[in-house]
Amino acid sequence: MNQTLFDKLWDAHRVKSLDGDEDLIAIDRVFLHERTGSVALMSLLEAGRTPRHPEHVFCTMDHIVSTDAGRGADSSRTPDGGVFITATREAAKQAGINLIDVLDAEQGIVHVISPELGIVQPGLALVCPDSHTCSQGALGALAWGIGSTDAEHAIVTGCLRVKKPPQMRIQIDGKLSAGVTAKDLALHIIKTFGAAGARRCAVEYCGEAVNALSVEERLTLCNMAVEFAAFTAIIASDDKTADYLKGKRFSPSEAHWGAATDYWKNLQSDADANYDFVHHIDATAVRPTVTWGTSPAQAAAMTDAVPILDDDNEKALNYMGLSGGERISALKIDGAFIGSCTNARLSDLRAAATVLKGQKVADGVTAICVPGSMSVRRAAEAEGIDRIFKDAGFVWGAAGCAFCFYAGGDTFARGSRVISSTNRNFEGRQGPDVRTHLASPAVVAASAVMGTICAPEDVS
Ligand SMILES: CC(C)[C@H](C(=O)O)[C@@H](O)C(=O)O
Ligand code: SF4
Repeated sequence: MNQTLFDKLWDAHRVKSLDGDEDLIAIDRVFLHERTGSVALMSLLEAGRTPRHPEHVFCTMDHIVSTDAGRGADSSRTPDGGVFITATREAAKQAGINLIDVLDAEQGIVHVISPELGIVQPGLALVCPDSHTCSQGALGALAWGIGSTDAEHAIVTGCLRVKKPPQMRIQIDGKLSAGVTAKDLALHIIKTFGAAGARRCAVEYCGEAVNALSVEERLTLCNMAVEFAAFTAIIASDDKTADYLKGKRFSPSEAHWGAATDYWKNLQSDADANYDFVHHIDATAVRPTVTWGTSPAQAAAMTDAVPILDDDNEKALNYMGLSGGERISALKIDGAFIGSCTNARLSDLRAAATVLKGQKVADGVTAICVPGSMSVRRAAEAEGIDRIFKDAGFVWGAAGCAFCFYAGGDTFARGSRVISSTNRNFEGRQGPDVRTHLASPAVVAASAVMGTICAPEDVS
């Protein structure tokens, strides 16, 4: 009794309480990618160690791979990145783990393909040397980002020493208005609490608006938890989660499905559960939200103005080429990007395609769409979504992290103002001097067409 979902999963995975305030936690799945996971893999092999459960370790190639449609197995966005990709491939094969290689049909961004393949499931403990592993808590799992050394340890021992984080419940009351997305909700929450607002807590999202979100929207919401300093995020699973996972490659088989879903149903916080912090957000107050600064917390409703310049925002406004007081929805853009583990799933591409249908990208705007996985890309193509994007003037890429972060190669031109469906807008995040405004895919699409930041209903 009095237990949160997070407490229950923590207890179920606690092998031992250690001296001090750490616990030894059993890890069910480890996911790696070529940027940081490769470091863990190579170090493990060099030391002559072997994975304890290679069948539960997965490696994808997503961060530095080329996202050009005609890419080869070793093409990279990073100069000389091909060597790294080849070395990761060899290491994964040598370690005998599951490799989802560049040209495999299921390749994609780790946090997109993990749910898509049923690798993350309610109740499992999953770690990955990537900060956005918090996304995967959206399926009711204990999932968090770690460093490469911890990843090596988890692969070899099946356990990790971890200090249990404090817990925060954020209840979203009421319904989101039409045209307001999970991305707007995530930005609204971070703007409300600040970039350090989650205080290293495990954040449980709940309430009417969260129950109403699809699994893909929940992934978007949880994805951004690390952007306000959460240890991770979690959402209790429900029938939507089970329907989403049914029949996926690594989901429980037909024979085990009944037992699995019976177990998942019990994975809920008790009504009288104790949290360290409890907050309520009014869903009806959330509006389409766009960032104006260099932190995801520097956000405002799109119809608002950029704040007046003061000591706190001067550095951010200088970087963003703003003087304060401009209307956000009047800012002229040079680039538009739809991609990343935040917003590049099928529902995101559908939302953007609805706006783009029959429209053209404005003159002078470089518009790029990179689906989150090759499965998303194929599903979009089966619906004709690729044609809508291409006819509008978007580049239609192959899956990967791409322009979400600067990989040292091609990017938007210096000083470009870019509207982006990603999760980070730090200085240089999308390339040297590139100015990123975070927004939902529908807003990115609308802005690409009009050439200024705007809402889908403003597209004429
Ligand atoms: C490269 C990787 C370690 C990094 C992360 O952990 O988040 C990346 O995915 C990012 O989004 O900046
Ligand atoms: S898409 Fe961006 S945020 Fe997500 S894992 Fe890749 S680099 Fe990180």
